[in-house]
Amino acid sequence: MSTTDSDADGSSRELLNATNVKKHFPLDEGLFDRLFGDSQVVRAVDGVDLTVHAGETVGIVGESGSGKSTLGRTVSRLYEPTDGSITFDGEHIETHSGRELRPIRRRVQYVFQDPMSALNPRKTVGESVARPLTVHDIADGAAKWDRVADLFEEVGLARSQLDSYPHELSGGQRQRVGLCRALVTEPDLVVFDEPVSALDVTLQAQILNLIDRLQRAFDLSYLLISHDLNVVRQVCDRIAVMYAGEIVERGTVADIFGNPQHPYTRALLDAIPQVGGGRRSGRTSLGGEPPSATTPPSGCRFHPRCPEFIDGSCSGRKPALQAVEGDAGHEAACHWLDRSEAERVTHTPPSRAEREVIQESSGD
Ligand SMILES: Nc1ncnc2c1ncn2[C@@H]1O[C@H](COP(=O)(O)OP(=O)(O)OP(=O)(O)O)[C@@H](O)[C@H]1O
Repeated sequence: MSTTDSDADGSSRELLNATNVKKHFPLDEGLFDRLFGDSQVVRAVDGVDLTVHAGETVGIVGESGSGKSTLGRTVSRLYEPTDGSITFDGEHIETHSGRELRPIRRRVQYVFQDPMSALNPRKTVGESVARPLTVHDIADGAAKWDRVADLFEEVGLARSQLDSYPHELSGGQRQRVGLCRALVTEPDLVVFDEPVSALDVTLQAQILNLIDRLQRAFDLSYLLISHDLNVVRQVCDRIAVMYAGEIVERGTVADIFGNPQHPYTRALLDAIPQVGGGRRSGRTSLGGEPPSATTPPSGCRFHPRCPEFIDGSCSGRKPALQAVEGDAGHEAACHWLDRSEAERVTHTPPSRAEREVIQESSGD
């Protein structure tokens, strides 16, 4: 969680800024569509604004297919954006390519869910971790190996494991190697894509604690992608909730968990599994399927599944992200926020106090 790195005016330095970022993939279409121009795209990310300040951890949550990984890969420039602006440490990088991207590759690292995908099975893990030092002309010879060995110790691996091959290590050890590989270039920003979802609960806690400690030790900023709200709650400062390629709510951990405004956020929270079985409240179940990323619903993309659907408004007009009264920095995109006090009284989403009562009475 947050360390400090402030501008002269005392505000935290903006490390990554994405504005109206879109990433559309061409659909694998038939010859007829290609010839006659009826082409469609997969709108994986569809107009997202996102900021990561120096030293903070921002979480992206949402169901499978909501566009989290595509957003992470686009803002870290593993993918070329279809549209929008991306700045890293003040420099526009949205159209960078080849040589221009090299320093970005060094300063922004991406940790994949499956560390095996980033490790060469025919090379020792020491060699894989050391490779970026050669690629980026950072260190060579004894200095290179000293640096890699120090990192291994920092993440709780033995020096002797430098000579292991990926298949000889456990899932937790491989994830630690993945962290070494990300940290070896001394990045400023690390993007974690589901960093613990392949691990059992005990190992998850160990790796999340390690990720937290490394942030302070190496002065890092994090973007953490997870479908698991418990994970983002443990390590994030701010959270953005994604649905069908868009951010529908964002705020601090306290905002999202204590005063969720978007019905989708509330449904995700209520679906969190509890220790001993069951869900958080069982009140709002997330029925239906996520929408097509090719032809998303009109208006609010969540409206076909929304338990608080207002006829007409929700299907007719896309709600913009707007400030939640009383919570600085907390924003949600829901038409209920536009309604007058009188209308809210007759049909209001449950308040924080009501939610607590519902949860208590359901025995959580
Ligand atoms: N390379 C690609 N080509 C075409 N469509 C893609 C590609 N990558 C992702 N998509 C589509 O974009 C949408 C968003 O996928 P994405 O993987 O970003 O979601 P996600 O929230 O990270 O889900 P998950 O956790 O399952 O990976 C999905 O409809 C997916 O099928």
